[in-house]
Amino acid sequence: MGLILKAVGAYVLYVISQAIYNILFHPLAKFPGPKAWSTSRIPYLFTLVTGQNSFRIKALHDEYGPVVRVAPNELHINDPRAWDDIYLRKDSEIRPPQWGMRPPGIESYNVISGVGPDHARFRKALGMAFSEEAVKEYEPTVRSYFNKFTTRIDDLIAKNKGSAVVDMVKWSNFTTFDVIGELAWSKSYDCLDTGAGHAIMGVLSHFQGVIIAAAITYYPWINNALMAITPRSAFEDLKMIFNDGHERLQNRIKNGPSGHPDVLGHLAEYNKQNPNAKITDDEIEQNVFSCLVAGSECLTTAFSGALHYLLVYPSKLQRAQEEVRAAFSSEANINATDAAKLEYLNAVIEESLRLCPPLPDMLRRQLPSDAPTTIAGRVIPPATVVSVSCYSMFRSASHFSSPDTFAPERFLKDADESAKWSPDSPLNHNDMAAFKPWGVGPRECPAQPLARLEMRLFLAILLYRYDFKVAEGNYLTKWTSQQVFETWQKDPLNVEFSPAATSSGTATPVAAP
Ligand code: HEM
Repeated sequence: MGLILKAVGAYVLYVISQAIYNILFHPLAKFPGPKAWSTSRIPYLFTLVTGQNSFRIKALHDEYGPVVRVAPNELHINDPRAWDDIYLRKDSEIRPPQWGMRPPGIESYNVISGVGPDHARFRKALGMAFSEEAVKEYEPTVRSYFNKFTTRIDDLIAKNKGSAVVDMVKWSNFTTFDVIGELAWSKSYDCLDTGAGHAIMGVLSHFQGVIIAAAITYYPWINNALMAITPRSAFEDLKMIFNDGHERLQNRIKNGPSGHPDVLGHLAEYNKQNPNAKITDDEIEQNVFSCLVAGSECLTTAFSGALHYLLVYPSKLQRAQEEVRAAFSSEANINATDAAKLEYLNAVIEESLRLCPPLPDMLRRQLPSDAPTTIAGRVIPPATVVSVSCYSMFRSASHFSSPDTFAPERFLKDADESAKWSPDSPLNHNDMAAFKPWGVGPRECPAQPLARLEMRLFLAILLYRYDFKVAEGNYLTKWTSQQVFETWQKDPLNVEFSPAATSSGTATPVAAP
């Protein structure tokens, strides 16, 4: 008993002395931030595991300014210059060790967990798979799944005599998951056919689990204790998805692509061209998984975010519909190249990415430990963890006027000059150097061409083919009342679709954003 008391006493003493050191003597002591957050990492981790971190970090920037100490060794920076200063440095792909984990039992790295030469090798291969030229060849495959989606909606409309109510979070996820499965290993997950999610989606969408896993990794003794008492069966679901991926890869190798170019074809081509830096089959599996997670979830947020804000602002919805309907003589003529020329549609996409960035806050980086680094004009001590939060940056009143207002007009080249004079106008000031929804540098999203193609095509088809509104008896959740676990935990978005009418009436806003 005496020994236990002594151990507890020694631990309490250690925690107190650590707290005093962190506040008074730590190299980050001079940086502003709440005392509790500077003393220990617990407040930061608490907001992470409760899904509130993005909102708290934004509130801290509003209170303390562009540089905030959010944990004993971590700073968040809300200055557009930080994009290049943090993410274009040499070794800027290095994350803090707690955030580069591989799942239990997996030896191979992928593009998300890998660093150095591994990361460079994976990026080069994925660069081939997601180049503009490669993505152009994926368009017919993507289109066939979007057509499958509209056929499902049309069936529902016919059954319900004129309109169909669809949860667009769920159905966007079915669509993006089927598309990426088909593009990756020539085998979709058949969600649009079955009207149900595939088992793999449940496991992959557990971002809350990832956050908690990373959070406890900061306290190795908790991590080790939990690992020791977790039954092996708890990892069965994870084993199931890796077995499923393994089978898909083997089938694809045996049978070849299913009549269209796919990501695996490009990875095989990469291996042929780079015999001394090949990607092994295990690494291919892991990299395809990283695309499944990143690809389906980010695009589901992008689709749902755009639809959400168009529903909140019917006058913007009407303008987007008019543009798309005037640009194409028939739905069959809609294609990604021409959709890329639609100014307003593209402005809607950019503005939705500003308000609903698919990755609001996961861009942490570890600075080198051998010398200080200058970021946004400030000298930052060695080994500090630094991060830009897309959510804080894109919703900051310093960078965007009326930052919470959905105003695609910010992104138009020929915006109304007279509207710029009012300080409340969304056109008053917009610092586009702050807006980097795809990230910057060696970890910048490798699949932008595919993501842009899918966003343009999907939205153009929906806007052309349907009129839509918030379903009767439903309401829109305030976007920012949703939790964030790496990505948004999206509430159902029940949209009522009906065939496009030839003329649309005048429109007024329906809800707060
Ligand atoms: C609107 C859609 C998307 C957005 C806004 C987006 C955004 C981002 C951002 C900000 C990063 C950088 C993370 C970092 O710096 O740590 C990233 C990385 C990544 N994205 Fe995307 N993404 C989108 C869609 C996709 C799609 C469709 C795929 C795959 C099919 C994809 C695959 C990846 C991968 C594999 C990485 C990791 C790259 C690395 O660590 O080197 N993303 N994405």
